[in-house]
Amino acid sequence: MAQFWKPGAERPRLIDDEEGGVLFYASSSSTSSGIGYSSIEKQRQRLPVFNYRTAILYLVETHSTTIIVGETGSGKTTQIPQYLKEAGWAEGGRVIACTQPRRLAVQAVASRVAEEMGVKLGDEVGYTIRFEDLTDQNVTRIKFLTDGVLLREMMDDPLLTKYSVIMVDEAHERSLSTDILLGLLKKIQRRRPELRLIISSATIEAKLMSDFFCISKRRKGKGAEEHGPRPEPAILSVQGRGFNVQIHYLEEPVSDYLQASVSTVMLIHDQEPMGDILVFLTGQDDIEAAAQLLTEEVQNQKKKSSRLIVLPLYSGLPRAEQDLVFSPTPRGQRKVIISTNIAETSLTLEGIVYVVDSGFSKQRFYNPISDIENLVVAPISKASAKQRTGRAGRVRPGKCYRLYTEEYFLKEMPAEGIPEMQRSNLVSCVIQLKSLGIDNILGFDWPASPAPEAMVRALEVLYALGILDDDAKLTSPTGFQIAEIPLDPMISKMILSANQLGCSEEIITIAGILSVQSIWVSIRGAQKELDEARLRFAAAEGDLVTYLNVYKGFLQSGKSSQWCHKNCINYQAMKKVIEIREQLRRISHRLGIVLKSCDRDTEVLRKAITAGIFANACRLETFSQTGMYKTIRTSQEVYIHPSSVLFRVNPKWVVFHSLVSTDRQYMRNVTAIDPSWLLEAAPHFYQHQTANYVAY
Ligand SMILES: Nc1ncnc2c1ncn2[C@@H]1O[C@H](COP(=O)(O)OP(=O)(O)OP(=O)(O)O)[C@@H](O)[C@H]1O
Repeated sequence: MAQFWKPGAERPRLIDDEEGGVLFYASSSSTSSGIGYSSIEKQRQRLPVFNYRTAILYLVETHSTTIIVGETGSGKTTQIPQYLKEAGWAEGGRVIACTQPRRLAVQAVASRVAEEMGVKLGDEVGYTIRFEDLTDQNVTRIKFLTDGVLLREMMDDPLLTKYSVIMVDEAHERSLSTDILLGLLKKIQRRRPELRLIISSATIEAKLMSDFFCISKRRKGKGAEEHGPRPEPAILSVQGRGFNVQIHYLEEPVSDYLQASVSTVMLIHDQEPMGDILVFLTGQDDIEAAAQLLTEEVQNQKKKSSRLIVLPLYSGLPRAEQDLVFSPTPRGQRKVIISTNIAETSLTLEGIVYVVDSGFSKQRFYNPISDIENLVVAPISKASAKQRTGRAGRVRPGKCYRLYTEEYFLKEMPAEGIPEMQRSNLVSCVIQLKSLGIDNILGFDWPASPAPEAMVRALEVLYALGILDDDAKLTSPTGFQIAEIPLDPMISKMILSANQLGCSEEIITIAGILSVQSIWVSIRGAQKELDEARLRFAAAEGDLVTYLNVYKGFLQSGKSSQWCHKNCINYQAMKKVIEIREQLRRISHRLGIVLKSCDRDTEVLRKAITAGIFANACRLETFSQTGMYKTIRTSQEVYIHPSSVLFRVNPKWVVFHSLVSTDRQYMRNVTAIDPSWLLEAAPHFYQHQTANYVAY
């Protein structure tokens, strides 16, 4: 039965005499629960999926594909790979794979399964995520990995021959990589009928998946039909749930979900028994603002409540900081984890009793006509809401506070999100398929077809980048090298051009910084300090060159957190940049790129930048007094973002790295360029468009 409450409701008087205040947690500790083996065994047997063990093994034995739908927390991810191993699917050197859309989930479930099996992580149970491989090819029998990593493995082993069973978990997310993977696995199954697939989720449309994987008997061939597994997928619904989660809805909609989230956390903290809180917001900015507001709220209280430990969680956060969310909560304290949807699926965070769901997430939307991709804050789907709720009730009963009305949930919220394939720029997807030798991309069997315009745009850009040739095949060596670098192909192209221009040291730093969300700290009410800090590092050439000044300052300070604090720089982000830069250095070395510095020759640097992001070139409309630019390719109106060091400077020609859309389309990470560099970088692309402009 749903409950209703008002987040702004008056709070009761606080009678807690413990020392109050918001504490930002700083120490890392073990993620182990310290539970003994027999106790874990009992826990395993209590999970709903345990009653289906025999049925699951029978279906996997007899069907090429099994679709398993079961409540969140019922045991799909952690138990099924173990059942398969126990039944012999990992014998003879074979491996059982389980994919996840997110890195954090891969690490967390792998470590839980290793603990349940009583083995060391990296031995019998291991994981692989981008840039990190904790497996031993002679010993690992259950391997957790992101779907993106499994796609990359296909480059070396197109039929994924070492795997006996591949479980695509959380398939409802329909990420770009999941959809590509599903299409390719279907192809592989025709060549390897012995391969078994399991598609699992709490919220998947089983019928849709079943139709997709239904291989006709005629196509499968007669022999296989008699002896092999059945071609039509089996669907299994696992009944039963873990612990009860009471759902609360708002009585009235709220306009400020951030403020409502903070009020709700305070309400829980004041009124509810101990237990940690998990809040879903949309991104780093929101999360940092909420953490700040929570700090102020607690400090403003006349009587102080027990301590609140505030932990942010988003993908740009360094690993050590992310790991803190798994640490046990000290006695008498309460943890509040403020997260993006990185924590939405698969994770079990032991102390979580309360979930606060803002109802929003950041989603990518690409318009192939304007060729503009935006990350926008958009309402989530029912499937997401269910997953968020499912982060509670895993080890004890819980409560979920949805910051929207029940009527909205029932009548307006869409059942599923739009697959990422249908709302993304497809440049990376095309390059991935091409590198796997799939040439007829338009004819590829997708679970959801991408827009043809988006596909054409992607082919056009890849051709202009020199990644595809006239026959739309990967060029050698450029195309093949770029396929090896796990970054946006435009940034990878920047790195290759920098190699030729002699500025790869600087460009891999820039690539690292562009891989994190923002290196600046934006604190409400401290805009002036931030603007002044930016000015201290500002380079007339633009934001990307400015970043090099920041990076240099950070190194000179001895990577000091105080230095970051003084200069409004996000220390966590800078640590992540160092991590990514180191990984890029290793990949460059593998590709035969000898890192070289241009000693800050900014013209050379900007030429390398232009060689990567030339497709995002714009020209200032000089008649306009408002700083309006138009993109060269599609004549879209765009403006320099106020956070850019080129805001109000308005150079005549610029390239940008990304756009954000609010009241207008704003360019972020902007670099001033000379238009003749566009012709040098992509002659076919710009021959016509820039010819007239270059003349003046
Ligand atoms: N790290 C952990 N610590 C304690 N218990 C855990 C942990 N990981 C899993 N569990 C227990 O195992 C149960 C099953 O988790 P599992 O991830 O396998 O479920 P699931 O069905 O895959 O859930 P979801 O659909 O949310 O991914 C949890 O509900 C919880 O009780």
